[in-house]
Amino acid sequence: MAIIEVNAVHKAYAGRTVVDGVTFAVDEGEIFGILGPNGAGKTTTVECVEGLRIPDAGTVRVAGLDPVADHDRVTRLLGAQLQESELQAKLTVREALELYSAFHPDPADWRSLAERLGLHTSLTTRFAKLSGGQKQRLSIALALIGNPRAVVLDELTTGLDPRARRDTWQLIEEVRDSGVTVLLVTHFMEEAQRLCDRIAVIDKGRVVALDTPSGLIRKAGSSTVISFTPSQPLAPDDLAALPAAASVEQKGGRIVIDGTDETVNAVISLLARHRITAHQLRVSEATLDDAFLDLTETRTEAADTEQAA
Ligand SMILES: Nc1ncnc2c1ncn2[C@@H]1O[C@H](COP(=O)(O)OP(=O)(O)OP(=O)(O)O)[C@@H](O)[C@H]1O
Repeated sequence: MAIIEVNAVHKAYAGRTVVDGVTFAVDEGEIFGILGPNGAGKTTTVECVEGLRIPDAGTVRVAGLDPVADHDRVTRLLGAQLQESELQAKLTVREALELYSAFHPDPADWRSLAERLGLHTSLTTRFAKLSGGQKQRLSIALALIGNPRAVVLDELTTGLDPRARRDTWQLIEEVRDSGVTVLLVTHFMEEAQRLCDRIAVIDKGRVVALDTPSGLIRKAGSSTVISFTPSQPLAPDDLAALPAAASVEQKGGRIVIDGTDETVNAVISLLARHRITAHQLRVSEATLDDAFLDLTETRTEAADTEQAA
């Protein structure tokens, strides 16, 4: 069942459209990613979900409620991460947790939340003295303090070092495992691929693809690359007959084939049939990075063609 529904939302700033008919639905219990380059309209879209911006057209519903008309009720259902600038530098972690608990009618127990998020040893630390990772932990804690059914996390790991980023990913998974739906805005492909059940790729204010991470990779025509140096030459006809191979290249005795899992299996049987050994065999899977480039490139080319017509 969808807990967040965004339907044909448009938003322009000073006549410039930045969200151009965005539609998606987030199911209860999933981590749903909004992935896109800088300026794609991701934050504006989620601010419409939070009721912080009013769409020029289209509708948004959170558990069936309008985030603007039913703002108070939606605030109780939907936890939002605070921007760094919203917290005073001198506020301690404990004070921030107590203060934000007071904003909610039925807050979570902030002590156990602090424990769960690894903040219990920093309760007396002032906000300005927290590390980037600790600030993000506090940000997640404050988003969860009202016991929401869903949380919006926007660019949560930007600026964190790789270890702090991975710790934050684990926390996000734990949040989902505790039954809270997560709407995650990111421009990190690896983060989206690792965490999200489904992803809407937004480019220039439009959803250009919406699928699971592996579905996006498949859809974008991204591939598996298999490369090896055969112990004896392979017949060109055998190579040409490989299924689902987009390209076969031979460079200095090394063969590089761009295909799918089916191609990999066919290469292995071909080698076995001819008793040929594959030296330095490498199989590399396409990543969401490749898919993202393919998806956004296709769209740019399509837009260019449209404009030229
Ligand atoms: N209040 C505003 N007034 C005018 N323009 C704005 C405003 N807020 C955002 N924009 C512009 O709208 C476009 C979309 O911004 P938005 O923050 O929604 O994108 P984003 O995908 O979240 O980008 P980023 O990843 O850089 O945060 C950008 O070009 C931005 O400069």
